[in-house]
Amino acid sequence: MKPSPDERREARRTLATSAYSADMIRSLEQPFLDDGVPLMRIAAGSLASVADVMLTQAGMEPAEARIVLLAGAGNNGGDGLYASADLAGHGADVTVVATGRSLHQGGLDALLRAGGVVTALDPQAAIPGCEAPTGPDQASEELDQAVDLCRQADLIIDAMTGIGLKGALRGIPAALAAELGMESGLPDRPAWHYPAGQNGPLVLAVDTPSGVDIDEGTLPGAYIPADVTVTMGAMKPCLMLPPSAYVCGRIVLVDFGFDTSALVPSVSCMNAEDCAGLLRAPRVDDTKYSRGVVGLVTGSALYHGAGLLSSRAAASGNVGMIRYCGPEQVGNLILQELPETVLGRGRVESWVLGSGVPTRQAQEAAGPEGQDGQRDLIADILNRQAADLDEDDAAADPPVVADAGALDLLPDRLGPRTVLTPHAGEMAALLNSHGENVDGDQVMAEPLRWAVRACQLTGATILLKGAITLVVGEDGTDRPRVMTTGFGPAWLSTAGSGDVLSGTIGAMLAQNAGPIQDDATLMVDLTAAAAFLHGLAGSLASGGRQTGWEQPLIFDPRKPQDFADLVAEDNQPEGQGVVAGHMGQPIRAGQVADALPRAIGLVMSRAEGAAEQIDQSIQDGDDASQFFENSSLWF
Ligand SMILES: NC(=O)C1=CN([C@@H]2O[C@H](COP(=O)(O)OP(=O)(O)OC[C@H]3O[C@@H](n4cnc5c(N)ncnc54)[C@H](O)[C@@H]3O)[C@@H](O)[C@H]2O)[C@@H](O)CC1
Ligand SMILES: [K+]
Repeated sequence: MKPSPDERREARRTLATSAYSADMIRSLEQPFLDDGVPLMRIAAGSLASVADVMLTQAGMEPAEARIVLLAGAGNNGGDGLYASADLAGHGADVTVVATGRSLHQGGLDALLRAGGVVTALDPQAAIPGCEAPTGPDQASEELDQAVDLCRQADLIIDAMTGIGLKGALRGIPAALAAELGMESGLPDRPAWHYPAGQNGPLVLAVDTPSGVDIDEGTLPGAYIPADVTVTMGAMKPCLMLPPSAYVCGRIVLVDFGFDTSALVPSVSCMNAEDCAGLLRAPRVDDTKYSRGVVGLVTGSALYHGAGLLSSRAAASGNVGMIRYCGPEQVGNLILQELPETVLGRGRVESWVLGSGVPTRQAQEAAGPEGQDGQRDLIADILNRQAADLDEDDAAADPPVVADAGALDLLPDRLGPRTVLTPHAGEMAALLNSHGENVDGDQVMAEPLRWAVRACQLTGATILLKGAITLVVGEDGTDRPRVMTTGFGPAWLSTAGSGDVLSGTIGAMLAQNAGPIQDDATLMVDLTAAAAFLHGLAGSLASGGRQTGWEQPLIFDPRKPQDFADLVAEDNQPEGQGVVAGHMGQPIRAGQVADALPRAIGLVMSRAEGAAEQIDQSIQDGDDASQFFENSSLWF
């Protein structure tokens, strides 16, 4: 039976927001290969179509383009060879640089038939019809020539390694990547997508950029950042996780029709529809109490503003009420801006702790001025969480968000109903207090590894902030649940943004108090949903389309023309190429909190099928319009 439009939309959403490990990808491919489905040819056709679109959008004539294919010895090279054969068949000038000792035979035959030429860089290469360098001197000369050739090309197709990469690139692929791409670290360029190929050849990565670690999402050595990555069949973790996802450019997913229903993804990405399902709709019999109450122990005698910002976000986050606990002068400040606030303790459905509260060290350094009781209250609430666990009654007390100054007050053991929201430096301190030896830079370089480790060591749900934010926690299985959200502009890295985030998470938890009591695995989704809303609010406030991560465009190999149309639509306002976007304007944290109700309203009304309303507000020139007009937020 043909799937309904809703089923198709759902399948595409799963495809775009779920990443599977290299092993799982192979298990998904296998039944197709067993049935003789020519996946490689389909992959290659899709690659050639995307290459065509990239060149055309950059103002070039594909039939006259100079294309260099960097081809490894594996099937990733095979994909590239067949694609290049297609492009050469249409007139492009194609040179293949073989980076291994052999090439995929079928791909090579096709390429040669289409008039492509092959250069081998490895003296031990045995490639029919192609001479290998005779010694190290000639090999190094050939390597230099290949680098020059690449630099002068219109398009580089990077097919050195895909899911078969083991460890960091070595040998010739490493040398090429170091010359043409990066030896380590991230490229020094703005977060917003710039027009592809502006400062050199366009780069199209086959399946994954060569050199990124597929399952961990790290950059273990040299790699080539891509303008566009065309990935086959399903998303891989490296295309969603920081830092590797930052170097994939625009992602295009070729839909082979894999059946992923039996697999739990390694990484999932929070998205508008799932977020909508986690927001509690107000009911006719609601009271301010039934909609959830957030308690905040944030702000301090030393830092007043964080108390206000976290309160502002919590009060704007779809709850019935907030209670603020803290120094009188901060309470007064909050009341001036948020007269709805109730001061002092009482029944709450979630706690937000520690934003704007000094660490022990900072408080000691401040002397008597820093003494305000906030840390004692936080320690008390956190210790109750630990006691609940000891008494086997984990849900006895409300869930907690522990930020900043709460992070050095954690008891030894916490449960998933406590969310920790460290930045990289705080994460390193947290890990070190549990016996690891790591600094903030190492956390940034291997965020998944360290977030998983922090989750194992503390038992808590971990949110690690970044342009792509990572959430790791309990999944009820032997593997952790890993979610990302890269939705939101890099403008969000501004003072107070974290305070707004902690308040937003608190609101998300309070409105879901009941479901959380029954199911702690919801904590990851709710935390990621709050981060998603925080990003969306940032986008609305900044009026731009720039995001840390964008959902892949889906390429249906049976309908290549649809893709060309999709891309044309995707880029209409700027017309600057597949990865064009526009940057919006700088924002302050308070503006993010103030945009939160609008973000929530948009997400909720869309879920109820009120698409027309949003479209109308776009046409009416509402300031959300630019953002939604061409966003791939919805499916
Ligand atoms: N099996 C199939 O028919 C399909 C395969 N596909 C493609 O095949 C790829 C996987 O192919 P393979 O399993 O052959 O693996 P790859 O082609 O991804 O990688 C294997 C090659 O990489 C080299 N290599 C591995 N680690 C290296 C390192 N550290 N430094 C330098 N070189 C290194 C190996 O020597 C070998 O030449 C996918 O990424 C995808 O592009 C897709 O086309 C889907 C269909
Ligand atoms: K590749």
